[in-house]
Amino acid sequence: MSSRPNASASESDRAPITLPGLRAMKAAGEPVVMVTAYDYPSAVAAEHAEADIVLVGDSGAMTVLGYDSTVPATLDEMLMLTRAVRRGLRTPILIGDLPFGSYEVSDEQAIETSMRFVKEGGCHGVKLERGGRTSVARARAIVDAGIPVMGHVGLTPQTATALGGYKAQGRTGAEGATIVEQAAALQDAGCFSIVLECIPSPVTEALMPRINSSVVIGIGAGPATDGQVLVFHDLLGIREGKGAKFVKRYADLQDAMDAGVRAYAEEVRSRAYPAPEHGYAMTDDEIIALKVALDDWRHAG
Ligand SMILES: Nc1nc(=O)c2c([nH]1)NC[C@@H]1CN(c3ccc(C(=O)N[C@@H](CCC(=O)O)C(=O)O)cc3)CN21
Ligand SMILES: CC(C)C(=O)C(=O)O
Ligand SMILES: [Mg+2]
Repeated sequence: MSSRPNASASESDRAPITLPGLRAMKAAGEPVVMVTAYDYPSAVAAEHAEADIVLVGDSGAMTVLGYDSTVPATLDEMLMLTRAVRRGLRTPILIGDLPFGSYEVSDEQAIETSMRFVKEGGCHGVKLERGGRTSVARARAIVDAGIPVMGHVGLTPQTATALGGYKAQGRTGAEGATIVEQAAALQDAGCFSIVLECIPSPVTEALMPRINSSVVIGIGAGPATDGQVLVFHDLLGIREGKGAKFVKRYADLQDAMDAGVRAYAEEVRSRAYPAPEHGYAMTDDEIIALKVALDDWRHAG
């Protein structure tokens, strides 16, 4: 797997982010910026923004592959997206999101899958969902195999059916406490970072003092985390279903894409495109030679 620095992505001279560097940011209270990416241009945008962590999210199943949930994403699909992202990045930490079914079966399966993200996808680490016994054991096994792991608790989309849909989690005291305990268990298992998705801010506030080594990244978990993550398509307004409450839109690219493609289609239909400046010239001599070669004088204008 080549990890050449990309020409268009190497304008900044920022040093690559490291895991100790991330921990130092947590200690210093410096917000950690994480964003998803699924292909080369989204990766280049993340690089240009100096994102600290880039996640090839299994949300790509929905944002770029068009599935209606993250569940169908396969390992091969995720690896193809990951390799494209790798080519656009130089400095952020790159994390691969283990797709549903690629890590639950056994520690061996989890390690083999994670190794593919590292060796074929060029990832620094992987992310897995849920904080129950099985996920905590898998996290520990992957860490023991030498691969950094990011946990993910709260709303875990791969098992959304069991959670009652894409709903905020931990809204009762008991359920909030369970999320805090799951995060602590993932920290004990050696996770360098933990994502908190779609939970009330008071749960996050109760959790933060207990998570002193893992870098806590929130998405719909309020402002108390060490950092934030959003889905690339959500923050840019590239629409896919109904947006969650936690999404803030910083651009309206779907509208811009629609307008651009519509304008092109109109100009093809009206023959306004292509104009002379989009064409390639030929010398008069070569035009004559072409006509001679085709014995086409009679039809020539
Ligand atoms: N584009 C995209 N962005 C994401 O953040 C995302 C995905 N896709 N796919 C996988 C999951 C699904 N996610 C979602 C999807 C919807 C809500 C949502 O609409 N939540 C309701 C909660 C309402 C309630 O708890 O009662 C909301 O209003 O925010 C939340 C997370 C997060 N992930
Ligand atoms: C929202 C983030 C944390 C994620 O898991 C994804 O994009 O798949
Ligand atoms: Mg995911």
